[in-house]
Amino acid sequence: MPAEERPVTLCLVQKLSAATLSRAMMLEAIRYRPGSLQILNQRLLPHQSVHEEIRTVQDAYDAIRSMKVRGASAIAIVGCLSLAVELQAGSAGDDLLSFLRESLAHLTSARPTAANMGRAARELMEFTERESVGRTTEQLRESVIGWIEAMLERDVDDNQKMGNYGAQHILSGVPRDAVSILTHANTGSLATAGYGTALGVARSLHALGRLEHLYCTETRPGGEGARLTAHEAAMEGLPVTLITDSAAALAMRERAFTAVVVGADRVAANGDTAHQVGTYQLAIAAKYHRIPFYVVAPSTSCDLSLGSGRHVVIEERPPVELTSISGLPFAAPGIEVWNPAFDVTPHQLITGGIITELGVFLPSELQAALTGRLTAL
Ligand SMILES: CSC[C@H]1O[C@H](OP(=O)(O)O)[C@H](O)[C@@H]1O
Repeated sequence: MPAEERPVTLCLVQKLSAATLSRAMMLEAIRYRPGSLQILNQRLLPHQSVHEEIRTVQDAYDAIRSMKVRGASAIAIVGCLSLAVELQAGSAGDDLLSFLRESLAHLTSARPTAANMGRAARELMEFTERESVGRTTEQLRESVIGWIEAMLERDVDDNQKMGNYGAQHILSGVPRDAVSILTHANTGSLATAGYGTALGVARSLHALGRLEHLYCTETRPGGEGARLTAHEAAMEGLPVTLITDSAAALAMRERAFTAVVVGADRVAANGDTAHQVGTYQLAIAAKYHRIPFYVVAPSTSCDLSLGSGRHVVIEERPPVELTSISGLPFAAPGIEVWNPAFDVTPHQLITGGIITELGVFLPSELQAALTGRLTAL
């Protein structure tokens, strides 16, 4: 049943078992308690699990820039938590507004494509300016830390809602069967505060006993699929198969996918979506094979100030990330390289819908949904 004929319904959000949720939290990208922040160095996964201390804003910037921590949601959360750690250590000084403004600008500059860090920076500054009226520096410091810490819980809550909305929407098209889905890049617990976005939909399908199979692309050049998604899924016992990026169109023809489900780094007002490079060609192949294509995006990844994806800044990563694998030279020495980390999928190719924490919407409904003018049925 094509997406445009399927009712966009508010699905029953079913509480996942504690066991399922605790398994999903097994790979914690972020370990935080007041005064202490550690990140899982994702450049070393899956063969080494090493947590590293983040004591300053600069530590966070360096970890984000080098992709030790990555994922639109995780970048914003780690960036903001590094502010909390500095505030708790008393190293921020008494001019909190200046400290926050300069630190947030620096953190936002680490990687330009994902929306979450820039959005969190704007919202945190607006909050702080409001809160600064009539409060002592100590009171303001505590308010700011509370706002930042709330990001962790909100992200996991949003991800669980999206997982369930997405699972129910996909199942609404195949009421009796289990489903097979294809995903790209890493959108799991390693890219968020926990549970994940697109991978969260796979988790919810699995928790409902309705995930026949998950296929993940290797996602060159960084291998986020092969190194991270395959690792997360295998650790939790999801039925998962790794394929090369190049085999994706063939797999769509041979493996009868129910849906292609991917994450998002920045979603424009018309639904155009920036995501890991390779997503655009998956959407083209899905359209050809008439497989519903879903984007999973919390409102924190949406940027309504952009009318379309035409103006999304696409980050280009260092050539060495393409010409070497695990530090070993792979390509012809000295070869010219173009290494965009993201591409933009036009909203016309997002045929299944955009799965948000508010429900599942067609791209044309997104702006109304995010501004409260439309609620899922
Ligand atoms: C909720 S993660 C969204 C998105 O972020 C990742 O990008 P990167 O690994 O380069 O930080 C990837 O595109 C995920 O799908």
